Amino acid sequence: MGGAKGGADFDPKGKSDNEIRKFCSAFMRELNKHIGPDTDVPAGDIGVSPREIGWMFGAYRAEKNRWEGVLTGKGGNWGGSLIRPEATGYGLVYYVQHMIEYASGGKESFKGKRVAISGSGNVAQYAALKAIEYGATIVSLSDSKGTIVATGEEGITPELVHIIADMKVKRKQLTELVESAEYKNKLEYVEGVRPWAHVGKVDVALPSATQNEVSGEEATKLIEAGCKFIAEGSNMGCTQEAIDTFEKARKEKKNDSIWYAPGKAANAGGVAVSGLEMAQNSQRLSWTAEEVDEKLKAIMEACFKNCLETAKTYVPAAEGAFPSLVAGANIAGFSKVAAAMHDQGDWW
Ligand SMILES: NC(=O)C1=CN([C@@H]2O[C@H](COP(=O)(O)OP(=O)(O)OC[C@H]3O[C@@H](n4cnc5c(N)ncnc54)[C@H](OP(=O)(O)O)[C@@H]3O)[C@@H](O)[C@H]2O)C=CC1
Ligand SMILES: O=C(O)CCC(=O)C(=O)O
Repeated sequence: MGGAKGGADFDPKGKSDNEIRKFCSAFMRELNKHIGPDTDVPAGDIGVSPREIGWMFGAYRAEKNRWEGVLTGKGGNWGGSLIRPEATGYGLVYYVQHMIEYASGGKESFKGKRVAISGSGNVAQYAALKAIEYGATIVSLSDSKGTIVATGEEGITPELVHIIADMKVKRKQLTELVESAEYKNKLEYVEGVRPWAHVGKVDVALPSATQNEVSGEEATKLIEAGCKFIAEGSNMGCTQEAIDTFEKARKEKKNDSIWYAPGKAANAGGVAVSGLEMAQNSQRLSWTAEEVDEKLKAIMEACFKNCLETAKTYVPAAEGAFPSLVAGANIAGFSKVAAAMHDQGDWW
């Protein structure tokens, strides 16, 4: 929150817990000079789970000798919000649900859809669980070493997602899973690849691992596989070539094409619930999981409608084509910042 984004080139893989803890403390001993609840408020991201947030929060408190909501994704016992761990993945599914409803005139939902997901960390896990709850079949997950593709009709089950979540806390790779007697016949493992060209027929794709994880070639493969919705859980998940491919299809094939949603809108549920965590911290209150989830749903609906209506206003689509959600998101974001700058006298 606050607009800054940063990170570290420290690779936690292969490090002991104590080495990671010491790194987090050292990092915060310097970072604390530059952040604050009304300045920039960092949160977890790739490789940074609630455990690391705890170690950094402890170091911040030791430096400043006061409690303040300076990091989000905090633990529930010391200022965190319920539903923050789930928020990005859940929010992504809520956003796509609106895309599906709009595209089908309210006739369709996630129910019965085949969904390919990349990644197996925080965003991917909760996107998978919410999509399953909504009636979808999850056909893939992946990690930095390769992809698992479900071979049976049932797809990847909630039980399996929970097993993977436990494995990822211990920084294990998906290869270990497919070597197990229980899963080796239920999953195909494809080493060194992302899911997109390996999942067969698919309706929805949710890149949720890392940046540049869908190439132009993979975008074409997804379209050939019948994919109708692609939304980024990851930040900048699609390369520019992939986005160009999706946007070209949207313009040419109209309502029969794939529809692309950029991460800046589709994965905004995470930062939105970080905002709700800050609101609770300021009020010294804790909302229930249901309250936070309802607010998250409302935020994602407003986010979708904002992208849609802004696109309709500024870049009307051809007759029968979906509005461009990427143009809508960019213009809506730009207009808000520009209007605030204007009101505050930054330009005239
Ligand atoms: N967490 C959040 O609230 C938010 C996250 N995001 C974005 O979502 C994406 C995922 O974040 P999150 O789930 O939190 O991160 P995690 O660290 O929990 O999970 C990351 C996943 O991506 C895989 N991965 C990491 N690097 C690569 C790579 N170079 N190639 C292929 N796979 C890779 C990891 O595999 P392995 O296990 O092998 O390391 C892991 O499965 C990121 O782009 C992040 O910026 C966006 C908004 C909010
Ligand atoms: O929760 C936040 O403030 C940021 C979440 C995040 O990593 C992101 O939106 O990219």
